[in-house]
Amino acid sequence: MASPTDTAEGAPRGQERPVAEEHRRGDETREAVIRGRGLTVGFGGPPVLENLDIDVWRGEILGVVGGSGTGKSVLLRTIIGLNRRQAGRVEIFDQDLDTLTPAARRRIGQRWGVLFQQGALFSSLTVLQNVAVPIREHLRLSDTLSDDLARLKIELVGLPAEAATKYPSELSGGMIKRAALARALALDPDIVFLDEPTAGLDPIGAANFDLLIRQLRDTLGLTVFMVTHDLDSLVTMTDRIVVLGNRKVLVDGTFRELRDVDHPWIQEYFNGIRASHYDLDKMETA
Ligand SMILES: Nc1ncnc2c1ncn2[C@@H]1O[C@H](COP(=O)(O)OP(=O)(O)OP(=O)(O)O)[C@@H](O)[C@H]1O
Repeated sequence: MASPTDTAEGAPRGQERPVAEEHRRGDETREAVIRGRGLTVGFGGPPVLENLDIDVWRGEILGVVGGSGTGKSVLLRTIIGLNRRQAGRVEIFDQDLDTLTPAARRRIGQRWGVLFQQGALFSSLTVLQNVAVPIREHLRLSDTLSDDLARLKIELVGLPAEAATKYPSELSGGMIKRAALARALALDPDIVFLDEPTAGLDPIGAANFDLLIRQLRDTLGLTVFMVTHDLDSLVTMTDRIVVLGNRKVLVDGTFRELRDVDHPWIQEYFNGIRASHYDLDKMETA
């Protein structure tokens, strides 16, 4: 686990250690599928992210947390190239995104899928048509085969077959998330980015969605980058959590490790009223 780089007052504390090096020391076998270095992103005012380093390891479920407005979604969007960087580089599968030809960039873009916060489905298309969009865009398949593949993805995320002909407005919140996930998985990606996947779901729907993500990670070997505020998801799903604050990664570690980090926001988040009832010892032996 890295130590927090900032004190409560915001002053630097101790040495800043790149997360990657920490993990290399801990586990030589880990492979970074995403490597962000020196990322600085802003929108005209003070930067939202500044000189931020991050690694995401193959096959892990990484939770990204931080106070509101700390730049979690900005970081996600920056990694996938939707936000411009003022500085820094992003490597995915060891390829620097800035150096790729448009064709290579397009190819690598097929290796990740994204579930945006509100699902971002096309309202004028059915679920089947939505899921088929990336398939038709990237794969040279007949319409029938594209639809068959889309149906498989719809089944994979646990939606009933009849959901395929429904429009987003006819779906519940949980179904919209699943449909959006089916679309994110359409091209068999290696990485999925999830932006608050359980927001707006009831506790049972959220728990089921968490379970689905874990099952998909276990069966498909996905790497999952998940921005979330959901403590249940963090406790039950993540292998590692990255905490954003002061425009960078303050610290990373497991839920248990983060409980011991001496930083006011982290203490309040991981040991506060809502988090204190998680008995990790009991959960691990259950
Ligand atoms: N396209 C944009 N133009 C201008 N400002 C932006 C843009 N995108 C994000 N921001 C600003 O960047 C900051 C970080 O936004 P971001 O959505 O990443 O926060 P977050 O950590 O995901 O917050 P929350 O937990 O509330 O969703 C905010 O102040 C936001 O207003």
